Amino acid sequence: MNPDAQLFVAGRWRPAEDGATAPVYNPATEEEIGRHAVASVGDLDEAVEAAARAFPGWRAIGPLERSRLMRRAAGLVRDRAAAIASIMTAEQGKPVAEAEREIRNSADIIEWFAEEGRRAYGRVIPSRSPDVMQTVLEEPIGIVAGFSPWNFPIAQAARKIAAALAAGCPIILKGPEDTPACCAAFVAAFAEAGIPEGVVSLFFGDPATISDHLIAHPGVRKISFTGSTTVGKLLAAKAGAHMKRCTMELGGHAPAIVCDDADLDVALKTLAMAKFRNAGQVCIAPTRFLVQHRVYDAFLDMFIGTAKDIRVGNGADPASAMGPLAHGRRLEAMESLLADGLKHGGVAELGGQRVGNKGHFFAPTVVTGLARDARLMNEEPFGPVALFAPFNDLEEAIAEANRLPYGLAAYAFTRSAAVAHKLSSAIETGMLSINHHGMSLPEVPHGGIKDSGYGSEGGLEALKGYMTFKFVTHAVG
Ligand SMILES: O=CCCCC(=O)O
Repeated sequence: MNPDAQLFVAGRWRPAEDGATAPVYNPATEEEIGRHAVASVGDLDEAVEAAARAFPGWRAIGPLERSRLMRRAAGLVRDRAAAIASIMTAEQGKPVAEAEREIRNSADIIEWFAEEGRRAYGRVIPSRSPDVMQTVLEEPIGIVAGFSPWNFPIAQAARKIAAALAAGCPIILKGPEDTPACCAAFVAAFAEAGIPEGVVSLFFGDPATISDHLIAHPGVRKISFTGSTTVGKLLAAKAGAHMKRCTMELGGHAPAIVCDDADLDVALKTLAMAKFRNAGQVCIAPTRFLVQHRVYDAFLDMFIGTAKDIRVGNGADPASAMGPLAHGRRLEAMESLLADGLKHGGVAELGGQRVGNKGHFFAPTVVTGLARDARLMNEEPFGPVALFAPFNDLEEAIAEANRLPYGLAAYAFTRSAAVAHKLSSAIETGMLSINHHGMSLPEVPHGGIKDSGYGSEGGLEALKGYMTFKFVTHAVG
């Protein structure tokens, strides 16, 4: 059994005010392994009041002290990585080594923002008169409502919490109901590190109730959401109605362009890892594998050869390289997308079905021959499915890469500097990784364009999302 996940409100772990709870399941065994509290609107109001009380002090304490407390929290997270990883694997499914890597990366994220918060300098703008001083002050935006997903239950919470705290903002986080206990264990590190009461709160419950209430709440100034494009658009519309700033990290359908001059071994190693980690439930996972004709058959064979050797099993077993999908809804979605794909010319060269009949396991899958109007070619699969299609010339690959309304991540493999240069400007994406996988580091921007959202969850751009910019012009004469 996992620990039950309570709410963290005003510096205290406690049940929901009305005692409501909901079950949590292990996706590998389908057994109930714990429960999480289900917040009411009254619980949320208490958190907003606590955050409002905490804000002036957290802002005034200054970046150095904030950084010190955050670094202490990062240290606790790192010390507890193994213990928290086993909780994450039990409720999310990913292999325990992958879970532990995510937790260690999250400690790096906290530390990076702790440092970057100390460099939020603002700026001085040279004035037109010697008697006028013009400055831009960077100030914390205020109370943040964060909504973090179940696929990276800690890393995505870390990005929101760390950026908010570094900027001087309190944050009320709605954690993932499918994977609550690991998220609670992560938040506990902030509390134990001495982050003052009310600066961080954690909630679980009915997502629509929580988002409706927090987004409309006059005390909340900023929304940060990671999740599907469909839900992101609803939340952004609500936020727009209340003039709240947003960071929206939404869905993707990443193209991976493999040119005929590419190092195929590098492309294989990089793309197979990126496709099948976390059972493909990754917003930046490569999905449309666009491979130039001359190397198409060879690369397809190589990819199938690697994918078929991936050992699928309970993530708690160290021999498993890929765990189950995180819940039954994803298994149903995969089955329905594959069924539609097969009706639209698709051929499952590998996999294409669930593994076993207990647990939400789905086989590593490679599909060729899909018509452009197959759902798989248009909807984010969020599962271990690689869609292969050949292309003749670069223009054709670019057109296919840009065909969808998504623009989150893209990958390309080529030995030609000219081709790499051309793709850098031609691909409509928030992140492009050429000849390696270089995304998701704390210090680099992480976010999309078009229907994949706006704002960033990484790098300097992320911190700026939690700040306002006040122009002060001062005539001193
Ligand atoms: O699913 C989106 C977040 C990606 C996080 C990562 O790549 O580590």
